[in-house]
Amino acid sequence: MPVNLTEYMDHYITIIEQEIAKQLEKLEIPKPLKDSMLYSMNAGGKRLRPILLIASYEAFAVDYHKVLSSGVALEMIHTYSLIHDDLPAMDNDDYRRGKLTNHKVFDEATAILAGDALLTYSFEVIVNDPLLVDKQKIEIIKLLSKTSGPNGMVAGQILDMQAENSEVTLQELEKIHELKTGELIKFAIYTGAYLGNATKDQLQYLEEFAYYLGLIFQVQDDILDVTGDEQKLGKRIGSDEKSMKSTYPRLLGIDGAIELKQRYVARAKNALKKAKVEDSYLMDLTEHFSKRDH
Ligand SMILES: CC(C)=CCC/C(C)=C/COP(=O)(O)OP(=O)(O)O
Ligand SMILES: C=C(C)CCOP(=O)(O)OP(=O)(O)O
Repeated sequence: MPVNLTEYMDHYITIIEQEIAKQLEKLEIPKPLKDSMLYSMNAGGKRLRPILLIASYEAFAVDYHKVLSSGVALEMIHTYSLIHDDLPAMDNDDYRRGKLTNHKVFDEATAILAGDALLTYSFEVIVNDPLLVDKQKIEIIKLLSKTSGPNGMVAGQILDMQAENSEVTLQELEKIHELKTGELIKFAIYTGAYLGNATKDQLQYLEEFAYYLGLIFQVQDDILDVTGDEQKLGKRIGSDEKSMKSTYPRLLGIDGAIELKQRYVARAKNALKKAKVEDSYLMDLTEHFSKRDH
């Protein structure tokens, strides 16, 4: 059994990637679509969201098999969002995870369709999971569509686009990030705890935890876009500045952004204590999210 966070993450990355391969390999679909889906799913993502989902489940229960389909579905939706985010109509990026972006390798139409396919297939993966009962499937699908759709990530993306070239307040920035990044993190935390049979009170505190963890993740992303190492990040730095994006460093300066991140970390840890899961890997993952260098 893994003993520290690095071993824990490595252990589950292998398991998650095996399940991703299993789910995608069985698709009998036109080759360019399958190749394009496989390309981005295997392009070296850190798998943080499924790891978070498993850690949330393991704060309450044992045997990760029950949350594997939700973790893989979540990674598929996250990957679709990045394929579309990189398109010329959005961020127009050439590199992601150290590799050419999907539309640079395939064509734009195929990249759009690969994103669409990953989004919709994610729901099929949950529906087909024999370890879940119908009630659980409905609850998971309800939350996944809410957090990734027009009340969640998609809303965050359009708010983010609207905020380009304009000054936003800290409150507006937090709202953008809560939706664009935080909602999928909320799905990870909530689904793990729900399937692990957390109490109502615990779910409520974990929702608070997820809110701060989403902000920690994004403030660090913004900081890395200024101070990060392109080699490690696998994408260009300075792209937020170039596209006049609203970011924490732009609003607060680098020191201000770091200071705010520390405040979010303290609040996230406090929420874990209130949920009585401070001994879980969620605590270590909070530190990891705030200190990550890629
Ligand atoms: C519906 C869609 C397309 C959602 C995209 C959501 C998302 C989190 C994009 C990446 O954010 P980013 O642009 O801040 O990060 P990066 O620097 O990695 O592109
Ligand atoms: C939400 C944001 C900031 C996009 C990048 O997310 P990750 O940093 O988790 O991306 P991968 O590891 O999956 O490439």
